[in-house]
Amino acid sequence: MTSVPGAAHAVSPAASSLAVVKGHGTQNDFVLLDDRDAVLDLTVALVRSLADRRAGLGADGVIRVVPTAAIPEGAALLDAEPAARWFMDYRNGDGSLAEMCGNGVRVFAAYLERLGLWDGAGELALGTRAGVRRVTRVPVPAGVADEVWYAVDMGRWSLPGGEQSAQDGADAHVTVSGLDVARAALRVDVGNPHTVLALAGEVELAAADLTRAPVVDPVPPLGTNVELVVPLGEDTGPDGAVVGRVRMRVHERGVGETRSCGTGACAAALAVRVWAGEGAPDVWLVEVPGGTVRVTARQDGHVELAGPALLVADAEIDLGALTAV
Ligand SMILES: N[C@@H](CCC[C@H](N)C(=O)O)C(=O)O
Repeated sequence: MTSVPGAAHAVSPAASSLAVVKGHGTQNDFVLLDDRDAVLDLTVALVRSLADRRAGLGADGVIRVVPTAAIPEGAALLDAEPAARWFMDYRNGDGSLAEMCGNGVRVFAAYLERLGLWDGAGELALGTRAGVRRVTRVPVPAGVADEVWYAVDMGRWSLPGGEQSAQDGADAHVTVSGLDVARAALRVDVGNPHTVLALAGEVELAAADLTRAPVVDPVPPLGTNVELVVPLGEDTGPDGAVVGRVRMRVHERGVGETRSCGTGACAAALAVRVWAGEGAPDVWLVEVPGGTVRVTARQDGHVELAGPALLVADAEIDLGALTAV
């Protein structure tokens, strides 16, 4: 083990070891790689080996810091936002690419701070496959034990099923192991694909067997993350504002069940808000097995995600000992 803040970019094609950092956001965990020189060949096999919880370090996903200018999508991103100097190259644990990761983007911001690539002040603009995202540090809500929270402008959200799906409240069916019959569900796009279904209560939520992938009909061409939600009603905060509450479990595309999913929390809150109809709150606290995040449906059509990010370890991976999965 080594602890070398700011000097972890020791990755070269010929290196026999790889300096990594482990982090998480509400227990959605990631292996972080500093590839500021854009020299690392991040293969599917390497991602799977790093993410392997027995033979590797273990994580839901792998996140690589790379200059936006060094990747194929980079020119368009930099045209849209010249300040988006760094790109979050996100891979699911099975090695597949994902457009976005809401918990990951906060952990990415914390990692850039650690590396001295962002000073934590003002706004951080960064590139993702879903477009530019903007991160700011925000105060930790009262009563929450976390040390640092970040808010992320997650961009415009949409319902792939359009206005009709908003009216019907559904445009898909999902069969979840342990819950016998197919349930109506709503597809939500927050840069990556989600399908959200409401359950009757906590007993059903606990009964769902997410060791198997839920079966979604129609089959999403690019796959989907699936969120099971139980609306918990509304609270009135000290400032008089109404806040909705939702409990959620998630089966992530390319991973399996995880203890949190930031984009999934956005999709869950937005779906419950659609179901609640006119007058529903704009701000939602989403409780996941790994903690709580806050989702805000903004008036400009963007969704904002806020929550914690923690870096918990520095490690030196022996590439020779890593078993390709
Ligand atoms: N855990 C992430 C989402 C990661 C990508 C997802 N599995 C996908 O394939 O779309 C989050 O916090 O948003």
